[in-house]
Amino acid sequence: MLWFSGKISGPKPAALLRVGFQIQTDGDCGSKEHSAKRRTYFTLNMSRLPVMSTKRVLTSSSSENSQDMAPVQKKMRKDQDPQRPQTATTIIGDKRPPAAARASLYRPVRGVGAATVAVAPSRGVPKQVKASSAPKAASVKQQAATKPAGTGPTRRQPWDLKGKVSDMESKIRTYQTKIKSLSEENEVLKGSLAQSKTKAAELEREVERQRRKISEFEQEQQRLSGVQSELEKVSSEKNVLQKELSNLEQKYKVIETLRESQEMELQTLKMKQSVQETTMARLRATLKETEELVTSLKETVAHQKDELHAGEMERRQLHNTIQELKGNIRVFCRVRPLEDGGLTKHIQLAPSDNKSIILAKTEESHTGKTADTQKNYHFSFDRVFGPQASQQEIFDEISLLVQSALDGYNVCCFAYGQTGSGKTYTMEGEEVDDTRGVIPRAVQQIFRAGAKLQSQGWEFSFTASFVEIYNETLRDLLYSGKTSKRPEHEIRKAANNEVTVTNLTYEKVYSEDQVLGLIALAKQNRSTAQTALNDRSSRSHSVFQLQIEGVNSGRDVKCKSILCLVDLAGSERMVKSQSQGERFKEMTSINSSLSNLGIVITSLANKESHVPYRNTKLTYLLQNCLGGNSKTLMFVNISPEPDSFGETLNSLRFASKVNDCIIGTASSNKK
Ligand SMILES: Nc1ncnc2c1ncn2[C@@H]1O[C@H](COP(=O)(O)OP(=O)(O)OP(=O)(O)O)[C@@H](O)[C@H]1O
Repeated sequence: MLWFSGKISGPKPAALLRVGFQIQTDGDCGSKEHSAKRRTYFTLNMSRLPVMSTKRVLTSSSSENSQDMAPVQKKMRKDQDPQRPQTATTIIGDKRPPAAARASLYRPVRGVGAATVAVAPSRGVPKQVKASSAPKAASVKQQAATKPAGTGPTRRQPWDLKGKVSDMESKIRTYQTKIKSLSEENEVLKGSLAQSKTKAAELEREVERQRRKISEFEQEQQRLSGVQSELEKVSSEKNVLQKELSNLEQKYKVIETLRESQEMELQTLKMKQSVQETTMARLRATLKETEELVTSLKETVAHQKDELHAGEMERRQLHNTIQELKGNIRVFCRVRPLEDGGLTKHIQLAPSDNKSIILAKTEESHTGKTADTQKNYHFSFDRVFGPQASQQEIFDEISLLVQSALDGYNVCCFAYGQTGSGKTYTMEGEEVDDTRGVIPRAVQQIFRAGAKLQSQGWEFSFTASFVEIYNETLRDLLYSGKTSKRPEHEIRKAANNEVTVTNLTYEKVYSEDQVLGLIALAKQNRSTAQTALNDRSSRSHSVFQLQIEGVNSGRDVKCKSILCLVDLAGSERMVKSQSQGERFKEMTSINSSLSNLGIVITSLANKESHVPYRNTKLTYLLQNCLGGNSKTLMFVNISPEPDSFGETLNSLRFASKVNDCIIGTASSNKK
């Protein structure tokens, strides 16, 4: 079988048109491999043909192809079968040719048949090519069909082999011509294909370049998108910054306004400063003058201080002289008022004289025939205070002695008298201001006077102690520890003649209130010791001592003294009280101490070589306050009741005895 296969590829310029003949045996039709082997394009070996033997149609000249032509010739001879002289034209294509073309196609080609021309798509040709190849194939066939049309169909006689050969040759020539034109066309197409390939390569490169560009663009786009987000961020930051800037601008405006106002203020201040500088200069001049004045005043003050000190010393001396003239031991008598405020008959006070007292006793006639006789007892003291005398009046007389204590003299003030005669009232008094006694008033005066003397360079320190003597036993009234651990005390006399009590509380005091606190504590200690059956405070002596030390460092002067304020136990006689047992012991002790006090005072007055201070705890403790270096004041308190007449008389006698004593001239403890 002889095949003509052609391929006309699509509308592109690079489309490939393949035209070829395929000679295939029937048995090999199904084998692709064999078909490939046998397929030959433009390989008709014309050497075997008598006409075309010298004419080379196509480049193919392989011996294999020559050999392959043999069966074709054989077949062609077989086809000369007279029984089948038909001419077959088969057109294979996607479309049937138009009717006119079909008519020409069905027309016999020069009346020569037994050849099959097939236009079929070559294997591997894309489908779309078929449509475009159809018109070309149709035109080829048309050519083939139109050529013999002029001659008309000529049926050869079976025996007209020559004619048949001639037809065949003619046919071959036609084909050769066609092949040639197709070959040329193919060459053109090849060129076009090469161009198209070049162009395709270029396009591919272009595409590659474009791809790279796209990739670059994409990268650029990514970068730009990053840039855009950055830009958005920057934009939002810019907005924030703009807002901040706007705020800052507003603030700046405010600050600017403030600055302007401050500048104005500064200007004002500068003006003020200038004025002040002028004032300052004037003041400096004044200051200089003042300093000069101060210097001269200081000199004056120093001079006046010297004079003041000299005056103070002189005052002390004069004061002491007066006190000495008044007597270093003085006795004041104080009459307690009756509870109902009335007047008692047996105590008579001269209205013009405040130093004498008359104790009158009316004795009834035993026979009743004679008139009652009255016996008067006259007593004179340094001062006699009637029942109306106030606490302040009492203290006014004592305050001179208190001043002596600050001047460096030992001062002792004690209250003597029977129980209930007003000793405690006189010494301690009550808490209300008007009724305050000697002790709180003396403390007040000492602290105030000490403070005043500071301006003259005096520095004072005070030490307080409060002791009770009961049945010749000492008891610390400032003790604040446990009762069970209350210590025992002994009186000691140091080498410098200072008398101290062992284990006694000596409290440094810095204010009047602190001393008042200690007096309150002492009162509490005394009240806890006594019972309902035993009013111990009446039967014990309480001794408050304030040690005073003064230093005038500028003048190198020191002074040291003791202010001693004593509330003595009741002085009632043993017989009257009819005391027994413990009470007897108490009374013996009291009487002993009081009589010894009288003995000591008398000894001092008589300037005896031996003064029996150590006879009792009381006189031993008061040794320094009663000696030649002291000023002593005794209150004799008397009760106004008629039934106390005897005790009153005794008290006045004792006081009178003391009053008659003249203790040696006191000397100040100055160093
Ligand atoms: N001058 C006075 N004016 C008013 N009342 C006074 C006066 N003197 C004493 N009294 C009162 O008399 C009473 C007895 O006085 P006070 O206790 O002072 O006597 P005393 O001698 O201390 O007795 P004792 O020895 O028992 O302590 C008290 O209630 C007191 O207030």
